[in-house]
Amino acid sequence: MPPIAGSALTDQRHPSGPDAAPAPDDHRAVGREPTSGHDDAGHVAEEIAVEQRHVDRVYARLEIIKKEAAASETAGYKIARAGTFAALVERDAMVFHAARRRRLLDAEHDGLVFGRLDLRPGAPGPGGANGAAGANGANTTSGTTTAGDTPTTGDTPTTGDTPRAADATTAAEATTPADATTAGGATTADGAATADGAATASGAATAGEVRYIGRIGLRDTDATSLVIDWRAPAAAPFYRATPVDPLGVVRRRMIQCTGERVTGVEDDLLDPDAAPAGMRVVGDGALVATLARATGTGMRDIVATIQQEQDEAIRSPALGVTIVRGGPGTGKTAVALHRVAYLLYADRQRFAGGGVLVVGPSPVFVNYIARVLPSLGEDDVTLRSLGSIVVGTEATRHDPDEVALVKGSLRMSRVLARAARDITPGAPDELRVLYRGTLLRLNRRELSGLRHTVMSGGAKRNTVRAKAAGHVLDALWRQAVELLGASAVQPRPEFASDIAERREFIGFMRAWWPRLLPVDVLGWLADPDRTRRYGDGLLSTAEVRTLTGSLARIEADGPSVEDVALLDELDDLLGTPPAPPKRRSDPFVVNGVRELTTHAERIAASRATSVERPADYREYAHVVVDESQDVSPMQWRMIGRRAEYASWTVVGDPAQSAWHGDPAEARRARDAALGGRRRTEYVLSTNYRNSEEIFEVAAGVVRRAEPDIELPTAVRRSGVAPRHVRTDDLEPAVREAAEALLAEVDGTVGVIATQAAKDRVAGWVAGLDPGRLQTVNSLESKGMEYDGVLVVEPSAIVAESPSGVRTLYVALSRATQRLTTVGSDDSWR
Ligand SMILES: Nc1ncnc2c1ncn2[C@@H]1O[C@H](COP(=O)(O)OP(=O)(O)OP(=O)(O)O)[C@@H](O)[C@H]1O
Repeated sequence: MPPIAGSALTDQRHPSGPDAAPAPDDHRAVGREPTSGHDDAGHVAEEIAVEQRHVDRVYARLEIIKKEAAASETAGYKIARAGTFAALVERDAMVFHAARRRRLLDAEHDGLVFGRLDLRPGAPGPGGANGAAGANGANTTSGTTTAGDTPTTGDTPTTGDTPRAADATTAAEATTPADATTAGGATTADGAATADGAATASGAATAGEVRYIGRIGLRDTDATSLVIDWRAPAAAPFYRATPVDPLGVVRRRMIQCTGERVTGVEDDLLDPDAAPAGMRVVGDGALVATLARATGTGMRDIVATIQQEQDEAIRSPALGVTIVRGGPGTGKTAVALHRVAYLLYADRQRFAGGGVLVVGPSPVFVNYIARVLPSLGEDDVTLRSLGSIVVGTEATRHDPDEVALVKGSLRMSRVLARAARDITPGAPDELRVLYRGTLLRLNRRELSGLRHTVMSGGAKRNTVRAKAAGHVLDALWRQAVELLGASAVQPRPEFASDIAERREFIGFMRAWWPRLLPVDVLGWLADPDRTRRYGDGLLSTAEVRTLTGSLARIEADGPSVEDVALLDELDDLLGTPPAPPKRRSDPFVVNGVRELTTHAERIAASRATSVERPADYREYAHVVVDESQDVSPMQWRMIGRRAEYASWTVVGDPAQSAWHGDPAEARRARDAALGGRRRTEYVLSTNYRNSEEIFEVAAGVVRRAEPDIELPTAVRRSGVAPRHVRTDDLEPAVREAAEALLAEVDGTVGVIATQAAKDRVAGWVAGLDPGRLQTVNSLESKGMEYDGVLVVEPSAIVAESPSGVRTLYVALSRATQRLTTVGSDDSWR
């Protein structure tokens, strides 16, 4: 049997050659035996030519659809010339939708087609069966397929491409299912006769349906499917089929494109017995080629190479909680983001309407992943780091470990509840008002009684300010009546409006019952007396000291990431005063719809999220939590407040956890946030990021701390061993190592230091290719990926926190190609 053309994946993972057993988790590495044809570049070129014809046809159709969208916009402007008000509204809607559609088509231009499935004749396959979803008739007139618009089996083009480039009857030419069937039949006969006499024993099999898979669905003018959206059920076999369970797929082909040009194909033969004569199987190692590409500053989408176990998690049911676990580099983040794109496709109304919130550990990480969803055509998603969930805060600073532990503990919710009901510092303990020559006076005891009455029944302080003022006025009126007699006192309403306008009353209310901001109340906890009182029975003396010490600096330093969850808790406890009725500021907005807009506004609107939400929106339809192992109990409460009606995707790896508080408490907080929703768990087991050599170093570190830990398997060997430099003179060694890494890799270099040393280390490498080199601290490195990684003083990372070993494990597992460590000792090894 001839070897397979350019089967890089097989070659790299299994140095003994393609006959060696494939890794158990790589369904693409198996079933590569060609049924016919020679393994030479000529055959690959022929297959590329076959696919190029279909790709050309797809782009030609795309151009037409784009023109239609542009025409739609022009038509909109013509409507406007009719001059009526209704026509203007119609114009706005048409232009808006046309601009949105054009933007989507532009976003999905590159690599639009990336896969092809050759099915057994008559094989319904799960896609075919599910393809009945196409019966919902959601095909748009524009020719793009929309959510749920899955082409039925009969809609997909059928091909019979043969090894001969000259064969004119390929998928590209088959314009109707009837044509295609003919093509298929002709090819089989052709193939048997012409395929270099290399037909297999199963060569008698006939060709079946062909499906092309791409970033969006496209139909031809006659409604035949040119490309199926990767999220449609009919595309699922592309990710799910295996030789053991081929799901009706005979051959799966990955098509690599640069722009509109097909540059490579890679096949898996999944069902050799069903392969028609002449079917050729070639390979370029698309997965490994993808993994070996230089890393840019942003994460890439993996839509063309999603693996089976990942696909199962991506397409997990929309409701309930999907939990995705797995070691470093197993694609948890990639899976979570593709799942969001899938959910938006599967039920756009629900998820785009309600909104999707993605929470990541840091702004550095959020920047890194920000591009993935737009690259999948989805940008209606809110991305937030843990420090920026609360509107108006952008915290990036982390508290030292012992502080973070106290602030993250669930006990803080009770401490803060006490604070939120306490007297404002400096609040007056007496009110004096002169009324018709008589001094009215409320003393401390009376005021305290009023406060308790107003706050009874769990009232939120900021929401009952008016009620508090009313109670004070009532008490003053009763006193006036008592002292002066009813006849000498105005009726209650007049009395109240008279007193309420007095400067002394206004001043008193401002001081006694001010509108409190969460940050004000958090600041109160810098006072040891108060914090001792609030923490009575909840916090130890040492914890009170830790907390007050940290909060004493909040004004100077700004809130830390850990403070943000406390601020959100306080916001909830204090409540928001009822907003005054909104004045309509824009005369063109009627019932929330702006009816007359400028061209620039319409285009801008087409770029903005489709649904306007208030700044502090809390009713997301889906919430994704990445790096969930690091979410503290108080942070779970903060996220949970935004997910009362949401389904969830929770992604994490306990072995990478930096949170080392009470595990039972963390579980309780998480369970409370997730509620009783049904949970489905997926475990990912292949590390796609690190070379085996790099992961060995990281795994060694964590295994020493946790010998029984289950670790993923790295997917490729690079032949380059990590470098460990031991020196007492760190600065020059770090700079030199960073320079070396920049020279060795084409993509990014991450320099990872302790939290304490990050700024200093950043100074050491200042000026070195800032476009490619980034210095981060060990916590910021969570979720990140670089081609080259330089870990500075690994022992110090271990020593910096009780979970230091795990943090070092994270740092050491960030590199795709090169890892260097520089340290003054190597006790960490
Ligand atoms: N199926 C795949 N095809 C191609 N690349 C993949 C695939 N799955 C994952 N990757 C790549 O592997 C790398 C790691 O993925 P990702 O960051 O999602 O992993 P992770 O499990 O979240 O890692 P960590 O827990 O270490 O942060 C990324 O570069 C991603 O693009």
